[in-house]
Amino acid sequence: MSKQSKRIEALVYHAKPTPGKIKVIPTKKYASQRDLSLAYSPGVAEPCLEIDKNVDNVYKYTAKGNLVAVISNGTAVLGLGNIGPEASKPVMEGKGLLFKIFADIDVFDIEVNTENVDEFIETVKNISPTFGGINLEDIKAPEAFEIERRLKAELDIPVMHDDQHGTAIISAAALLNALELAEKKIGEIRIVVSGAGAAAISCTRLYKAFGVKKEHIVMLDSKGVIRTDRTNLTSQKAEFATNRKIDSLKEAMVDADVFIGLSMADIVTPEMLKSMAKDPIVFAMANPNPEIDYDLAIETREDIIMATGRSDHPNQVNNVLGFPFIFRGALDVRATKINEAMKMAAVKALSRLAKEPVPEQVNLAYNETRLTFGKDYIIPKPFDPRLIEEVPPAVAKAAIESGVAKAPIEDWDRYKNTLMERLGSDNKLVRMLLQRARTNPKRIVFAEADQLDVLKAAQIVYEEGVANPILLGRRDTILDLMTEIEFDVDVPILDPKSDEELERKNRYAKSYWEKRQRQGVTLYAAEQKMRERNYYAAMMVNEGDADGVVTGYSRSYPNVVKPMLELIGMADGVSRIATTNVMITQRGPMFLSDTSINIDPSAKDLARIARMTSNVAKMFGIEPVIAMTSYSNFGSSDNPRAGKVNDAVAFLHKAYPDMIVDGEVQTDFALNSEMLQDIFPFSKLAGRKVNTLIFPNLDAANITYKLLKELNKVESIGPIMMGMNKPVHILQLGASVDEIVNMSAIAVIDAQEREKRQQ
Ligand SMILES: NC(=O)C1=CN([C@@H]2O[C@H](COP(=O)(O)OP(=O)(O)OC[C@H]3O[C@@H](n4cnc5c(N)ncnc54)[C@H](OP(=O)(O)O)[C@@H]3O)[C@@H](O)[C@H]2O)C=CC1
Ligand SMILES: CC(=O)C(=O)O
Ligand SMILES: [Mg+2]
Repeated sequence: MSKQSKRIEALVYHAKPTPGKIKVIPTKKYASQRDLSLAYSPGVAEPCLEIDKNVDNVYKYTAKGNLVAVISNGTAVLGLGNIGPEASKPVMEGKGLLFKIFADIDVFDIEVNTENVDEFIETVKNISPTFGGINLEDIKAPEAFEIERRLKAELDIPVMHDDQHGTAIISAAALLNALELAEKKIGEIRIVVSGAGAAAISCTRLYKAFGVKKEHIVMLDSKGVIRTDRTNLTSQKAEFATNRKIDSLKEAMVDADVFIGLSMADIVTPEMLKSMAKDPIVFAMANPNPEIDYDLAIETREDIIMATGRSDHPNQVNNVLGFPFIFRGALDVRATKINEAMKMAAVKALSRLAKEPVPEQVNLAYNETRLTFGKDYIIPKPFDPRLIEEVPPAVAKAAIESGVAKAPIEDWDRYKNTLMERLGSDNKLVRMLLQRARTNPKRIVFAEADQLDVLKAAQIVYEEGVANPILLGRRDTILDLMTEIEFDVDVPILDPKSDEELERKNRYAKSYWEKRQRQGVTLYAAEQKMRERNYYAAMMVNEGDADGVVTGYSRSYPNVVKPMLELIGMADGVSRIATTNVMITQRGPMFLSDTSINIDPSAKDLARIARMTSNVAKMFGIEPVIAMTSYSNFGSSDNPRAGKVNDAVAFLHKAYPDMIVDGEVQTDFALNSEMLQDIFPFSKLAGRKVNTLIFPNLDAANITYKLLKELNKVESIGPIMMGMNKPVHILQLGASVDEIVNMSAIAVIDAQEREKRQQ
C-alpha cells in the first residue's frame, strides 16, 4: 500500500462510520420505567447516601474502580511534537481503545487546554474523584516530571505518566532479554540514548536501576551530546551528563553496545550502525517512524538485535504491552500508587513470558509456525492472551507486598479466572483471524460482487490487506457500485454472463465437459453452465486462477452447495460435508455444529461432524472440549434420538480416546462445569470449560445459533464449511458486511492451511 493510501485509510478509519474510536455503553437494564427509577431519581439517591456515609463505597456503587483517565495537554504527541490538545485526541482515544480490548478497563480521554504546570495539576486533581487511576500521556519534559511527581504525592489513586514508566518497563524487559541473547553483561554495556525527554530519562533511570553504569551512558537531546560542561541543563538531563569530550551522535555510536531511540525519526545512519560494537542492540522507538528504518537497519548489520515501536515489524517495543496490564493489576487491588516494586514486577513478568513456549493461538495470530525466544522475539506480542494472566497478578502481588493495596487479593486462582473472563466477550478471535489472514493474503473470488454488501466487504478486505479480491458479477453494476462506495482501485472484475474473457470461459467449459462428457454433459451445456457465477467461481478455484470462493449472499444455501459439491467435491477421505459457526459469546468462542447442512445426521455422521469441528477449533488455536448435546443426560432417556448421540459418543471414545468429548448431555449441564462435576463426575467434561457443542440435528443447531445471534446479538463467524476439497465458504442469505469480511478471512486462512499441508 502506498503512503498516500495508508494516509487515506487512517483518515477514513477515524471518520467513518462514526467519528472517533470510543463510545459509552450502559451496563445496567434501562428498558422499563422501573429500571429508570433505579438508574436515576429516585433510586439513585440511595447509593449517593451510602457514599456520603463512607467514601469507599464509591468503588461499590459506581464505575470509578474500573475507570481510568487518559489525560494529555498535547505537548509531546508521539514524535509529532507540541500539536495541542485537540490534535492529541486521536492518540488518547486510541489508548482508550487499547485499555478496553487488552484489559477491559474503561477510559475517558481528557484533553486539557493548558501548558501551565499548576493549572494542569489543578485540573487533574479536581476531576480525580471520577477515576480509579490516571494515565498521563504525551506531556513534554521537563514539565511532565513535575506534573507526575506532584500528582502522585497529592492523589491517593494510581498516577502514571505512561511515556515515562510504561516505556521504561517494556524497554527494560526487552533490553534484559536482548542482552541475554547477545551474551553481554548489563554492568559492562556502553549505551547511547537519543532523546532526553520524558521517555528517555525514565527509561535510562530504570536501566540504571538494573545495573547500567552511569559512566557508560551517553545521552543526546536536540542540541547534541549532554556533557557535564554544558550550561543550563535541567536537573534530569544533568543526571546523565557525560564527561566524554564528544559532540555528536556519530561519535557517541562508535563501539556502543546499545542504542536507545526516544527522540525522532531517521537520525541514525547505516554508517553509525556499522561503527557500533559486535551484536549491537538497537531500540529505535520514536513513533510513528523510528530513528532508523527497520529494514535498513537489518540490511546494514546481520548481527543486530533490532526493535521499534511499530507493530509491523518483529519486536514491537511499545508501551501498549504495559499500560493495560499495569493498570489492571493496580486497579484490582485498589493500589494507591504505581511504585517501583510494581514496575519491577511488570518488567520481570514480561521478560519471563518472552522465554516461555508461545501458545499456538499466538503463532496462528501472527502466522508464525513457531515463535521462540530469539533475535526476532525478545518481547511478548500484544495479542498474547497470557499477558493478562501474568502481568496484572505480578503487579497486584507487588502492590500488596509493598503495602500500597487497599483491597488485597486473597484467592489468586479466582482472580486469574476473572482476568481470563474479562476478555471472553471481546472480539479477540476476530482480530486474530484478520491479523492472521493479513500475513499471507490470498486471491478470493466474491461470486456476488454486484451486491452492495458483498462489494463493501471486498473493499474492506482489500483495504485491510486481508485478501486480494476477484469481483464476479455484472460488470456495469459492479463499476457503478464501486464509484458509489469510492472503491477506486484496480482489482480484477469478471462477468460470467458477458462474452469478455472468452478464452478463459471456454477453457473452464472444456475442462468441465472433459470430466463429465460420459455423464451426459455436452460441450454446449458446459458452456452454458459457465455463464452461472457459482460454476464460474468454482472453476476458477479448480483451475488455480483463485485460491478460494465466498458466495451465497443472495441465494438459498442448498442452491449454492449443490454446484460447489458438484464441481469442487469433498476432500479425500471425507464422506460428508458439514458446517460450524463460531459464536463470540460472553464465555469466549463457542463452536456450534452442524448449523447448515445435515438435517438428521446418523450416529456415525455426528461423530464425523464432531471430528471435523475439532479440527477447525484447532485451526483457530483453540483446544476443543466437545459436548454432544441432547435433551437427555448420559443415557437418561431410552428414546432413539438420545440413543443416537450416545452411540456417536461411544464411537468417538473408542476411535479417538484422546479427544475431549462426551454426552449425550443437556446444554445447561454442558455449559456449567460445576453442575456437571457435581452430578456427572465421571464425564470427560467434568470440571472443564466446554467450547464446542455438537447438536443432534439441523433444527437444534440452526435454531440455536440464529437465536443467539438475534436475541443476544452474539457475533457469529460462519457457517464455516468443513470437508470440501477447496476453500469454498458459503454465506447465509443476507449476511452482514462484517460476516462477509470474517468469512473472507476464513477462506484465506483455509487456503493458507492447505498450502502449508502441501509444502
Ligand atoms: N515506543 C514507545 O512505546 C514510546 C515511544 N516514544 C517516543 O519517544 C519520543 C519522545 O517522546 P517523549 O519523551 O514523550 O517526548 P519529549 O518531548 O518529552 O522528549 C523529546 C526528546 O527528544 C529530543 N530530541 C528532539 N530532536 C532530537 C534529535 N534530533 N536528536 C536527539 N534528541 C532529540 C528532545 O530534545 P530537547 O530536550 O532538546 O527538546 C527531547 O529531549 C517520541 O518519538 C515518542 O513517540 C515515547 C513513549 C513511548
Ligand atoms: C507509544 C507512545 O506512547 C508514544 O509514542 O508516545
Ligand atoms: Mg505517548
